[in-house]
Amino acid sequence: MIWLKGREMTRAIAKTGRVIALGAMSGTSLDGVDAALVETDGERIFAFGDSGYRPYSEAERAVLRAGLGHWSGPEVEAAGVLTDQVHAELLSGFPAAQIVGFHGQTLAHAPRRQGTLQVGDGAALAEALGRPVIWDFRSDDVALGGEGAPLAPFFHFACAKYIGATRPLCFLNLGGVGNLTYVDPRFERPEDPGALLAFDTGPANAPLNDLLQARLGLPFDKDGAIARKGQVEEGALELFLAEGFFAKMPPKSLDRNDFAEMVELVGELSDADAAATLTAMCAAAVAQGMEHCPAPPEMVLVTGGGRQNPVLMEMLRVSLDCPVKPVEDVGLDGDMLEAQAFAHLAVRVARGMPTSCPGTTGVRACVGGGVVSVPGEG
Ligand SMILES: Nc1ncnc2c1ncn2[C@@H]1O[C@H](COP(=O)(O)OP(=O)(O)OP(=O)(O)O)[C@@H](O)[C@H]1O
Ligand SMILES: CC(=O)N[C@H]1[C@@H]2OC[C@@H](O2)[C@@H](O)[C@@H]1O[C@H](C)C(=O)O
Repeated sequence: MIWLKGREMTRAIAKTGRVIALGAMSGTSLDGVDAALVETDGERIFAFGDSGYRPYSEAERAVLRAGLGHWSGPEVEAAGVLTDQVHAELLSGFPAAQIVGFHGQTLAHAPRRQGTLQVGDGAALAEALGRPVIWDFRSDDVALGGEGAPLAPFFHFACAKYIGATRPLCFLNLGGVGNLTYVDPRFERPEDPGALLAFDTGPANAPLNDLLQARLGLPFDKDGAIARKGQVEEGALELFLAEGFFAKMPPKSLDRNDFAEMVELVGELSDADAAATLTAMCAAAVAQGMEHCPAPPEMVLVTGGGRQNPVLMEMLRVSLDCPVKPVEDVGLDGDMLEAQAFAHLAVRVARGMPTSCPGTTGVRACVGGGVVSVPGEG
């Protein structure tokens, strides 16, 4: 659904050139909401601005967890109400924002079956903030035969230009799920065939977080301290890699809980061995994914919480043939890259530019997905 009047008005804002856009992301790790300002025209990044983070409390996380895997019903409604409240609270602290990109919280993702569901009401948020809000970024892509994910790649392309890259490189996001973007910055536009190849690599932190939560009541393996004491169980790793997803050619995407049974593969192991093995699975999935790159990248720039896990980073360095660096090494912010992505994508939607293409989601044609809601039009 497109609110034409809202879209026209928003396009008028975007046409003025540089826009101060605010992006917000509530990721699959369910740790909290990130928000960040980006000055962009949807093509180039001119500057990065302030950012903020609002962690979920244990009780709030439980509400979101209860909604995972559901498409409708009271759990979904409760998760939606919470998503709206927390975003309104965090985003109201950014009065400089001219336009808002609101990802919402993914509860379920099955693009070839039911579709994709991100809860959060952008129309209500537009009213609350008094700003145009772009939201529901993934549905149009899915409707056109795409995976609906990953969507950050069009922003990764702009980042590659921003850092002055001249040769192909990869961005690797290690959140709850992992996703990889191969960028060839020699192309002019992200939608140029060959400029981008992107896909989800496999589970990243989600299974490890889930295991530690269930066994030890810990939200995650801080600095890889538990995995560091353990041994990787090679048999379990082999079984994991035999899963058909890894050999499948891109495009491909995952739901957060698609690999939930991984935890069973390590069920008999000690806490340390189980953590080491789940960490190794994440790294091995990335190494498999790298095989799909059309050419060896100059480096892999790692973003998302997984870059803060030194055990995981060491495993990646051992298994990949190129330098593996946190995005901070090139002056980007790995805690905020996804929130920034949705700021940038919001401006692209407002300007009628594509946000995905066959190389990033497998969509039949380039599409600029997103609903535009403008205050006062609801
Ligand atoms: N110091 C650290 N040591 C180990 N792991 C960490 C550390 N900091 C963050 N993480 C991991 O990163 C996760 C958060 O990552 P991030 O915020 O990128 O996820 P997300 O954005 O919710 O997920 P997605 O990108 O899948 O939507 C944490 O849940 C934890 O597993
Ligand atoms: C359906 C969905 O929300 N997918 C997320 C998830 O988290 C990481 C990976 O799986 C990626 O495909 C995507 O998020 C990022 C921001 C993206 O769309 O690029």
